[in-house]
Amino acid sequence: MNSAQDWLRKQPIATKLKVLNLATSGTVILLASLLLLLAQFYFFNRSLLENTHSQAAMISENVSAAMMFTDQKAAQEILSSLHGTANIEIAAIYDPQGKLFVSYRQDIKDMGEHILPSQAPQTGYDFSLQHLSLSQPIDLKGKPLGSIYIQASLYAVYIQLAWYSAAILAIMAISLLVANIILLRMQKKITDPILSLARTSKTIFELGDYTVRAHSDTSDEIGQLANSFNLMLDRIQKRDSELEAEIMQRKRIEIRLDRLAHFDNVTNLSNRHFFNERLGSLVGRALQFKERAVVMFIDLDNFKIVNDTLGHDAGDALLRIVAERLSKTLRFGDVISRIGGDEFAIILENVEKISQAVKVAEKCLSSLAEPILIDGNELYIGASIGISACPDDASNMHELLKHADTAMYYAKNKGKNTYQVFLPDMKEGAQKRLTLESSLRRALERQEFALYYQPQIDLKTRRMIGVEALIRWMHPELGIVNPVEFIPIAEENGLIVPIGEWVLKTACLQLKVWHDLGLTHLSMSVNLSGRQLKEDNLVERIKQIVREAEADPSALHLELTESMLMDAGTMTIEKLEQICAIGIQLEIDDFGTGYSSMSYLKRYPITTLKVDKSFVRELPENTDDAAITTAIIAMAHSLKMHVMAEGVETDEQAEFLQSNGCRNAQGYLFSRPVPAEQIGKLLEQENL
Ligand SMILES: Nc1nc2c(ncn2[C@@H]2O[C@H](COP(=O)(O)O[C@H]3[C@@H](O)[C@H](n4cnc5c(=O)[nH]c(N)nc54)O[C@@H]3COP(=O)(O)O)[C@@H](O)[C@H]2O)c(=O)[nH]1
Repeated sequence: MNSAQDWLRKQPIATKLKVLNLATSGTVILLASLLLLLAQFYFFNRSLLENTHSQAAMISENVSAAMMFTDQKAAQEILSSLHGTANIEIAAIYDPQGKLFVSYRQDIKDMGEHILPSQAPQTGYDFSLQHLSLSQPIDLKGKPLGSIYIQASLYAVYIQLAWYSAAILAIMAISLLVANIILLRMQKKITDPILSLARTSKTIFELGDYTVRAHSDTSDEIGQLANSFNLMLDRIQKRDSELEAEIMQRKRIEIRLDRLAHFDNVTNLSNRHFFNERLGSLVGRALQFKERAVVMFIDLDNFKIVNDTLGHDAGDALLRIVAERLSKTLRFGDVISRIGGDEFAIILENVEKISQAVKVAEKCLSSLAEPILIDGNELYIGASIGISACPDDASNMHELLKHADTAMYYAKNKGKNTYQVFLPDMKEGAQKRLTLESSLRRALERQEFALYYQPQIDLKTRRMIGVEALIRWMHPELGIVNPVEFIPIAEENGLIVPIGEWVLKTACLQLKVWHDLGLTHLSMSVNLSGRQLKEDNLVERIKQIVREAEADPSALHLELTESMLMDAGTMTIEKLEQICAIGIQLEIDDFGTGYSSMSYLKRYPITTLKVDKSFVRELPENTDDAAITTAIIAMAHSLKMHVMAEGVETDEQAEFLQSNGCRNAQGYLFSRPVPAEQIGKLLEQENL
């Protein structure tokens, strides 16, 4: 039973329906046939009973006279008339005492079963499987004369029933056939759409093609199922395409993010992130295979000035050209990245000798030496390059980067537009910078700063007209620390603001002292840093310091650099105008090294241009410097400004400057920066 159920469970719906049809129609027809047969059997028996009754009644009537007269012979003859009746097997007549009077037996060979009762049986009838036994009384006008017993065979009934069964079987078979043909047709109408649905879903599953649709021309539940299936497919297809679009979008975003994470938008070079990743693996490789990897840090000189004067678009264009030029100097496989605003870095792999890296650095510098044309402006951009190698200088990536940075810092200090290979004792320098940074924070409160003053001379009279205040750090362990070493650090960490205030205050107090001594012709130049200029309360602080020191503001000169003016926004211009309103004069320091333009010089209330010492150093031999210097002097005059030459060390320089219209100068020729007391001695010597 279970195995039949298992078998059925595994069959397709069509087979299940066929089995169901057959079982249902077969069972119904069989049941109906059985009921019919039973009914028929019953009717046949009834009919036999009635016939036997009639015959018994007829014999009873005929035999009553013979019984009355105990005429056995006549009774026998009457009973023998049953001879023509095939189904009567035995008949007997009993006298009123129940004794057998006469009997009749059909001539049947096997008489074993036809036993005649010796005593009259009780009246009534009884059906056995083979016979009908019937006994009923014989009387005449109410007087009992005996009884009659008849035993009829059921054989004829069975024969009839057999025929009847055969007929029913035939009808049943035909009905079953017809019913199944009809059911099969109807079933096909039901199963075909289901099969089609199953086939469609299989195709979709196998091909992954959600454009396939189920077809159904019915509007019944299967038709509705097919419609729902198609609607579901529509939705899946829509969601699929949305998902596909979303995945594509995500992929695009991922690629963009990856690009953003690894590439620089402006130059299209890789960025710091990529550089660090690459350097990490190349250093690992260099250490493993005992090869040399070189890192070069390139910092552009004067980039900020270009950005500030010509705008960010010009700055970006400049960076692109620089990136292009630097890339062209490299071999295939070398890595170049933009790692910061104006910082580039290069990795050279498998370098045999450091001299090869030096050559690359020289090529980089000469590629940048060519003027760059942006928006009609011819720009000259230099670079400072620091070179460090692994495993020579460093045993890991971080050390290598630190050393390349230190070397670059040295290159910058050497005078820009040059390269520097890292040297082991530079480690000490870098360490010193760290030490300086931490002790700088305590230097003010420990009163470790001092001001030195460098005389400024009238070239014609050779008399002192003023001084420039220059800070010195009297470090308890390192000795006198030059401002070149600590001012940039102070600018970076913001300490320049309190330090600058201290300088201004000390210089103003000293100015007041000298003026009180009658040296009222002396002016005092004080350097102002870019960071100080950005302070909101700068003007208030200057006013307060000058007021508290009771210094003459008209004798106070503040030195600014060209780049500070380039940075200046409206707020700065206002501040400078307010400073001028106090009576303080403004000077431009290191003039000629930045990107000066006549327009901004006219815009600010500048009184003096200080020619940078780099143009003075090779005067008068260097014709370029001579031309630049004379041009600056002429320009200052045309703008009604004073000119002060810096770094004058020789009489020839002083003469050249004087003969070309420069009235004032400062430099070692006249005096180095000295403590205040010595200025007094110098003034005394002047009067001798
Ligand atoms: N914001 C501030 N900056 C300051 C302050 N004090 C100094 N500085 C700046 O530090 C830089 C270095 O200054 P210093 O080492 O004092 O050098 C000055 C002179 O010693 C040097 N100089 C003067 N004459 C000559 C010379 O004939 N030859 C030669 N090789 N060097 C000479 O020049 C420096 C002065 O330069 P400048 O300021 O441009 O006039 C320097 O940039 C200072 O500005 C400070 O208090 N605040």
